[in-house]
Amino acid sequence: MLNQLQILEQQGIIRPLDYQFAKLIHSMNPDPLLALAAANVSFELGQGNVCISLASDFTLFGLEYCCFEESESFRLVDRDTLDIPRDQWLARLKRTDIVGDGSEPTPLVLDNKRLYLYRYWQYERIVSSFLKSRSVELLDTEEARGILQRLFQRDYSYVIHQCKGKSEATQKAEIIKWLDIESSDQLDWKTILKAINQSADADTLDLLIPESVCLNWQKIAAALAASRSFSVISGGPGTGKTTTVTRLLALLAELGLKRNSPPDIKLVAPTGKAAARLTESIGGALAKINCSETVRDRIPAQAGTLHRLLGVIPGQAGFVHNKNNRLHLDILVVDEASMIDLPLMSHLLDALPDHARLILLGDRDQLSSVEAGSVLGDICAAASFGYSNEQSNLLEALTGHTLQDIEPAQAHTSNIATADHSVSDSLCLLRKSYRFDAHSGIGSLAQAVNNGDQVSLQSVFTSGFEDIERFSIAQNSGYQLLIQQCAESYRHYLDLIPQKAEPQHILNAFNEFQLLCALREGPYGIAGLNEEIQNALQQKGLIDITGQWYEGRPVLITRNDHGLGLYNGDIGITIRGADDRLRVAFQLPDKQVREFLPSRLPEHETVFAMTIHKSQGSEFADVAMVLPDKDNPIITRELVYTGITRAKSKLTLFSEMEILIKAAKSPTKRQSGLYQRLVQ
Ligand SMILES: Nc1ncnc2c1ncn2[C@@H]1O[C@H](COP(=O)(O)OP(=O)(O)OP(=O)(O)O)[C@@H](O)[C@H]1O
Repeated sequence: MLNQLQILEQQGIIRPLDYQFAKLIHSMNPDPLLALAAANVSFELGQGNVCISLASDFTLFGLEYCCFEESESFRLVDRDTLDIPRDQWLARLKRTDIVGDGSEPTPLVLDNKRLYLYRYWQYERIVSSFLKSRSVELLDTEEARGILQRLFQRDYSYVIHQCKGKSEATQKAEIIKWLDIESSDQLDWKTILKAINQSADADTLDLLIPESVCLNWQKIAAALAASRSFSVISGGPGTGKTTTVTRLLALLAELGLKRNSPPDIKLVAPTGKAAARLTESIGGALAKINCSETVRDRIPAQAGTLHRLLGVIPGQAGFVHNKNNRLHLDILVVDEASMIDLPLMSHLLDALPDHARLILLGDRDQLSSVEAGSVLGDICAAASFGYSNEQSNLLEALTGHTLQDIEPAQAHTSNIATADHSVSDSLCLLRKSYRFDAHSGIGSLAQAVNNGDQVSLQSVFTSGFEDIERFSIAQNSGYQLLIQQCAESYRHYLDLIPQKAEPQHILNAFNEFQLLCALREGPYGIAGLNEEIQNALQQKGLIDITGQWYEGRPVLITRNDHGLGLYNGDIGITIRGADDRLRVAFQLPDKQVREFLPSRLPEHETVFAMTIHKSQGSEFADVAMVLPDKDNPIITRELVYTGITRAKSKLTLFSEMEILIKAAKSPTKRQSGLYQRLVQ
């Protein structure tokens, strides 16, 4: 068996790590199935899967057994050796001392027909038992309801704006949509439309449209998070997650101040870039809320990175803060939670003090974390169970909205009959984007991709939306157009360099546009496109490539350097300092610009083109996204959705329609037992 695995390793089908692990297991027990199972679990971990499920037809190194015989990749191996019948795996694995049930450390753990590495089984257990053990927080309902009422006073300016110049029927539809009106028959529409068109004040409109006929999901999310020590607010871009959490923090700070125990609040995100964005949007949201200065002062103006909060120990997997040295905080808000992998989530939960509240924000439809697990997705899948009666009653008491008749979110495919509500009672999904309105192609395209809806995908590009465009890439002309468009889009930041503009302005200008790619290698990947764009810019005289480093070279940091304060995902631009030496300017989360000598930078790469994976946690006004001309298993629904939703105002897609449709119909499912643990 080891020989066969070695061939697979030499062919690049499995990683050296997978082979070495199999070898280690083989040295402990020579049963060939164990080496095979160990290599497969390790291989799957590299693919982001926390475990392998032995319950049904499982794959071997990513290949269905049925395709095994024909597979070209397995040509050189003795397929009979690898082909241990799957119905034998469970029973044979159970009989060995290498596979345990988790009660004591063994290299592999078999739990509910899922095979894990011991460490990952532990991570999953830590996360699930933490989330299930978190419970209801005691609130003075009347007091909290009053504060929520003030904090979530309706802002009609958005609705009034959306109604401008529209027909009465459309105006009515807009008002119903934006105010989440559930019982429209009870309203006097003639008077309402008149008041909206006269931009009547909030008090008048509040009387005409009482809260009892509406469902304000942002208010419900805040009430829910106030009532639980663990909560998740999930939604796509611009659905108001930050707005909601800022008001929630104001509520909690106000309640704490009244009891002379103002909470210690911390805000974090997985990357420096995401932390900087959170800092910016919390700042914007804070300026708009209706609370006292004392309350406002309790809400941090600055977000940090998760790694910095936990305290990285150089060269070690653990953190300064752990279960023996807990964090000092009362409330922790974690943004972009979809980027957090299972091990990191487990470390974070271990380090949280028992009394602390944890609030996760994120978009469940985005790509999962780079490393194993899909923690946010697994948690949010529990939303299909809806709220328990107790939770609905509490939310009704806190918000004045009626929730009893609400349909639970889209049914999950699981057939679990009796659900545990401890997690579903902690979730709130925000669905309406206040950034992309009905006239937004970006929003419509993102939705079509998310729904895997071929008809909408085909019509969205011909519906007259001005903010989206698609070009075919298969022809050379499409490829050349892509290069030329990118070169022109980068012109505006490069033009600032000879003008000796402030580094901050140059960085801001660069951030206006980004080319995103699905792949790393090849002509459609970042490797090929970085080179092509560089050449085009050189030809236009916008850059002067004299060596590896040249003025205007944009670089992306790909490894954290806690000492320098530079993090994976940070973007810097090379500029010439007053002393004529080249330096790379970065904007740090505190908004300061710092310059570094190129030789001091941690791992980095040129970033005229960026992978969609790396763009997570960032947004750009204008995005060009390129998908390869041929099908590739890497192109999934989540990948394309994540790329589309990085664009705020303009998206140009370079892709064949078939590839886009295929991607939209290929959602990723990562193997993990977390969802099952959470709902049973
Ligand atoms: N209920 C609302 N009425 C009107 N405007 C709103 C409402 N909620 C949010 N907005 C506005 O929509 C924009 C996006 O809100 P916010 O930043 O809170 O969303 P988000 O979900 O955190 O976005 P992202 O995922 O991009 O960080 C902001 O300009 C905000 O002021």
